[in-house]
Amino acid sequence: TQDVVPRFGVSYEKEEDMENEMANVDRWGFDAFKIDHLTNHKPLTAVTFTILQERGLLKTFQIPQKTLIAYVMTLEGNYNKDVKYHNQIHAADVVQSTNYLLSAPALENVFTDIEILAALFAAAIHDVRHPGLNNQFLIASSSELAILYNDESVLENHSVAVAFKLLQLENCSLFETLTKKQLQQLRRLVIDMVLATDMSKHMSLLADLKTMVESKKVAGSGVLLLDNYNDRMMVLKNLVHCADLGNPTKPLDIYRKWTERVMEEFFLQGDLERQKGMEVSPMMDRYNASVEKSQVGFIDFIVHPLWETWADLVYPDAQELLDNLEENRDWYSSQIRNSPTPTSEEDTIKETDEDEKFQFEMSP
Ligand SMILES: COc1ccc(C2=NN(C3CCN(c4ncnc5ccsc45)CC3)C(=O)[C@@H]3CC=CC[C@H]23)cc1OCc1ccccc1C(F)(F)F
Ligand SMILES: [Mg+2]
Ligand SMILES: [Zn+2]
Repeated sequence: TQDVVPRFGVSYEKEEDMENEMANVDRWGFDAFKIDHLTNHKPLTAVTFTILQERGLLKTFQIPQKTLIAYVMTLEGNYNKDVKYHNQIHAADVVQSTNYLLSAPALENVFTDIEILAALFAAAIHDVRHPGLNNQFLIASSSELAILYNDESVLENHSVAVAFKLLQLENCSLFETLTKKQLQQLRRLVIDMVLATDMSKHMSLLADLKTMVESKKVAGSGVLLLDNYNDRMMVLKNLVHCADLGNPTKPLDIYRKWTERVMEEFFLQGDLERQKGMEVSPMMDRYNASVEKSQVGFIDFIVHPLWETWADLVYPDAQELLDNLEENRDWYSSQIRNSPTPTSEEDTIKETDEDEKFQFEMSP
């Protein structure tokens, strides 16, 4: 018999708070920061265990609960807690976001259990052992990792390799109950999805998604028709990529916490570049960066084009996320020091009211 495991896979003090927060695990407003706090920095284990359990994937693939917990705890321990953004909380956030996107009605019964398991596993592992430095830095500084991976998607290759290495550890053989064929299929899917989280692949990924949306085939029931491996793979890559770029589509208070953390991580890299006499990446220079302008640029050039296309693909399932994104973009734009020229009279009034209200809340 299975020895009893804690309800959410990890131990926690405040039973009621944990229940309340984890009740949101299927909602877009889920707060991974609260789970990090409640589980004493084990949000990835709690989220991954709860979601795989809830989806019945442990039963489907006969995965023992204690093996899953042992593996994800080890995986979580290989995220760097001192890295401000690319840590176990970000991983938990991407797993939960991936789970939500997989649950879109337009995708109901589209993906197989092995594809769903692969997507959630890819989300959980996708940034493991992230050093808080980007690929450009690792390449420019001729790091061991850049040498090992020949400058190609260095961080992403490393995360996949580390995650599969951990499977060989004592009592961490998460996929030993899968058939050889299932494991081969899962491994191919996971490698492709994690490598697709490298931002240098963003433009080609988005182009493929746009092509698919233009030629979208929909079954009578309104569910997406993906009748070949390449189309399924491309949608899964974009799904995890959207989850990885999900911060600006979240409730503003959660989004702002991610912004704070990513700025801190990027600025620390800028500091290191300055120290080493390297050229300081423009958006990483704490002495002349505009947080708000970076977010508006990030949304206008990257996040909105991607999410607008995703929202088309799964229409109308992502409308609320797209609305959040557009509201958040306007908020950051209104925060830019010399506020932008408003388009019309009533916007001016609305904007200033919003501003005043927000300023009031902001000031202590
Ligand atoms: C919540 O906030 C962010 C979360 C994640 C990222 C991430 N950014 N990127 C890259 C960084 C370089 N990028 C660009 N470089 C130059 N000009 C432009 C113009 C528009 S994007 C872009 C493209 C995105 C990553 O690779 C990270 C790892 C994987 C996924 C996403 C991560 C970026 C966030 O805030 C924005 C930002 C913050 C700080 C500095 C710069 C930026 C900036 F706006 F520039 F992105
Ligand atoms: Mg990454
Ligand atoms: Zn990531």
